[in-house]
Amino acid sequence: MVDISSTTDGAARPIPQAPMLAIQNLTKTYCSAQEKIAVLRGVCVHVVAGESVALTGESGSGKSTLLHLIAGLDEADGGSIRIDDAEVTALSDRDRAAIRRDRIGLVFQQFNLIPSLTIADNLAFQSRIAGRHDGHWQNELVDRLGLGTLLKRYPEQLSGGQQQRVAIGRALAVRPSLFLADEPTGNLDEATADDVTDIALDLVKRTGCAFLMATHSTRLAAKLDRKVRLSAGRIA
Ligand SMILES: Nc1ncnc2c1ncn2[C@@H]1O[C@H](COP(=O)(O)OP(=O)(O)OP(=O)(O)O)[C@@H](O)[C@H]1O
Repeated sequence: MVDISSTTDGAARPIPQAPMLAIQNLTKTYCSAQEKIAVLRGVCVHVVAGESVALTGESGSGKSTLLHLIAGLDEADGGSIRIDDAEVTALSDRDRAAIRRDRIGLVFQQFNLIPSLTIADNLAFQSRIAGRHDGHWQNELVDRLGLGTLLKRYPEQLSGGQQQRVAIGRALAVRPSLFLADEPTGNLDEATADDVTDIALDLVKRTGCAFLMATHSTRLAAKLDRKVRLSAGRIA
């Protein structure tokens, strides 16, 4: 995505935008006693603020591995991951956790809601811990995600699609710079998956965050601004 400004002769001139997420030459090998699996062999990806990018690739190509590294849930062997002005690969575990809490919204295929908390408290969970809770913004999310009548319920009392909308609300309540989703609609039927993805994309545009979503679905990938494909450890 680029900004357009006009030049002195009046012609539109694109100004390159600094990426919100910049990944350079990222490598990751899993080692066990039996084998070494070189999953990422020099991955480069850039995503700018407000842009939505679908991360595709065959099963086992390393999509989840890449998202885990970006989120700081695991450490890369080499290369660099920059989120806005933070060089994630150079940070301690503690500082990576702080970036994850304050700047990253995360959604997985399993909704990972907290069973003992109401939907209202699940929605506010990350934003409260991050000290970034904003009641007006949470109310907007509740409206847009259609969760108004469900706030006093517990996760087990919700359908899969409803739970995933809560997970998206929780991730966006913190107003993240970066929204990462790993097959977020993999457990949902087609119509619900379309609906949840459309709402997520609308909210991404409104927050201006960078959005990277791993998916096997070409139909869902086509809704995003751009596709990148992992193959043989690199972006093909
Ligand atoms: N903790 C781990 N230890 C060892 N190998 C792992 C580990 N996690 C993943 N792998 C291996 O790394 C490779 C990439 O796995 P990953 O889950 O990242 O792929 P994926 O593209 O997300 O797959 P899918 O589309 O099936 O979810 C696979 O060969 C997997 O077996």
